[in-house]
Amino acid sequence: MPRSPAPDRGSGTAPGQDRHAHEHGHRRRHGHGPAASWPEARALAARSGRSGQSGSAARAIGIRAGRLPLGQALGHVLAEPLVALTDLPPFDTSAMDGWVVSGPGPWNVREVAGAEARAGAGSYRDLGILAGRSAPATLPDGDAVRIATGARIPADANAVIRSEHARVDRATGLLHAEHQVLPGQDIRPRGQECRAGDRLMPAGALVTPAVLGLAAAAGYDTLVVVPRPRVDVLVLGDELLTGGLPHDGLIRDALGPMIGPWLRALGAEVSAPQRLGDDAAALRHALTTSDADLVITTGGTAAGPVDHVHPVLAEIGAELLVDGVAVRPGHPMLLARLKKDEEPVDGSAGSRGEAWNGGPYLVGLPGNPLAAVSGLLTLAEPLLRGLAGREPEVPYRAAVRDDVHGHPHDTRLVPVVHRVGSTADGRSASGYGSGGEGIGGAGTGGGPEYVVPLRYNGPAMLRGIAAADGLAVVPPGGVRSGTEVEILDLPWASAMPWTEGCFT
Ligand SMILES: Nc1nc2c(c(=O)[nH]1)N[C@H]1C(S)=C(S)[C@@H](COP(=O)(O)OP(=O)(O)OC[C@H]3O[C@@H](n4cnc5c(N)ncnc54)[C@H](O)[C@@H]3O)O[C@H]1N2
Ligand code: MOO
Repeated sequence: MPRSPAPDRGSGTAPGQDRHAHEHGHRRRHGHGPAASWPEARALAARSGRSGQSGSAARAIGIRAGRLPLGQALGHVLAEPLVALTDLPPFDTSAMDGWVVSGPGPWNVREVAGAEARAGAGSYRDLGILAGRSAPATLPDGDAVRIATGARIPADANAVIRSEHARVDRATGLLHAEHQVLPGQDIRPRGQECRAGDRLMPAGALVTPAVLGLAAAAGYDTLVVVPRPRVDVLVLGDELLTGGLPHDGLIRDALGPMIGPWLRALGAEVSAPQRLGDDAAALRHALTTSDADLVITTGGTAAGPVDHVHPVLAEIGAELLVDGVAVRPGHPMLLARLKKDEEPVDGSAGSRGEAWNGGPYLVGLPGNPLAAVSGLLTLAEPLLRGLAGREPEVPYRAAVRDDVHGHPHDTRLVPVVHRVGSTADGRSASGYGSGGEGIGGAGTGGGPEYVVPLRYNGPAMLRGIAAADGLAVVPPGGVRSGTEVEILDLPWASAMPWTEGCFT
């Protein structure tokens, strides 16, 4: 699949541009400075994360990073390369249950002293060399011994014959192979996978379940990891209910239940959402007392009478790094750096207990739920990736099945679902009608992957994104069917196994 670091900017204008977009104005939101372009905003968030990470890593090494037992390291990022502490396999090992033989056959069957088991009716059967047990030091030419998968191969042996490929002649007691025996067959030689000292994973790699398994196999009890960034979530809005049905102008808080798990899926350690209503003093208190690496607010980013985010940030002297982004939905999103704690008079470390060259970052997500998702992926995701010590995501592109309307000046993020079809534009793939409903059966065939734009993609809607597996980055002006656009993946796959319990 073609990959490009930059979103598509030159793909022409699709029919039926979003006329409503003009009503919002562009580049400049009322009351605040010029909006950053979407690529600029993401790049700035990523840079901020990486620069914050040097502080974070420094803190980590002094305070939190250190070593974690394997059982606690899932979802962290390796602070050091994973270097094999042993050869793998650590010794020549049998890949099959069968016979280990030396020299050409037929072979004399030898028994392993003490390795017999009762086989019923008072008779005993030789178990041969078992995994985890010692093996005879040598196997003389012309001899064969039973061996189990994973057992050590005696020196001088030259092959393993699977039990189903050999038979013992009862009359002579000799072992005969039923197929040609090749030297080394079904023996995993020591060091086949790695030698002690080989680099198995780079620093910056995410500790997945597979990495935990590899680390254990390679001799690790603990891993040196970058701590997960800690995030506080502040949910603003007096109109929000935490249970039951909407009533009397009140609505359910859709962001409190969504943002924490989403951030955890991105590798963060997230505190329970604090619901602050539309209370400027409560917001100020929460921002000035947070000891997280990142504070996320939802709502209150616009210029309404109870939109307190900008005024409070100004009051507490925060530095606005991004104030509005030319993206739909989500254009009022912002990124700021809060002021650091005052240095204690005695010159000792601050409340975080270490040298700290700035306060937490703040990402202000707009209150409209899909606009909040847009802010999460535009600003919080690259920032967190940097803070966690992870490599920047490699962007990828896919063709859109349908024309996608564009905003005249701003990037659009549109929920999509991936499909594989039998033609480049996917129109002949089964299971889809036109119109982008796209929640039906899967396309079949071995054709190229494409994405189907989903409906219900308005700023206040979650119905499209709930059915999506990605967000298409639609450049200003829109794109025609078949155009390749950048796709932002949704982290569901990695989110699934790492639910709250595993992360806390
Ligand atoms: N005069 C202008 N008004 C607005 C503009 C603008 O440019 N000029 N931008 C609009 C856009 S676009 C967005 S997005 C919103 C952003 O508003 P806020 O971040 O201040 O968010 P609120 O006003 O608090 O809420 C907006 C909307 O979302 C609902 N909401 C808020 N929080 C939640 C939640 N946790 N769960 C579910 N729904 C939530 C809230 O009830 C409002 O309906 O501003 C526009 N206005
Ligand atoms: O259009 Mo507003 O930017 O997010 O919903």
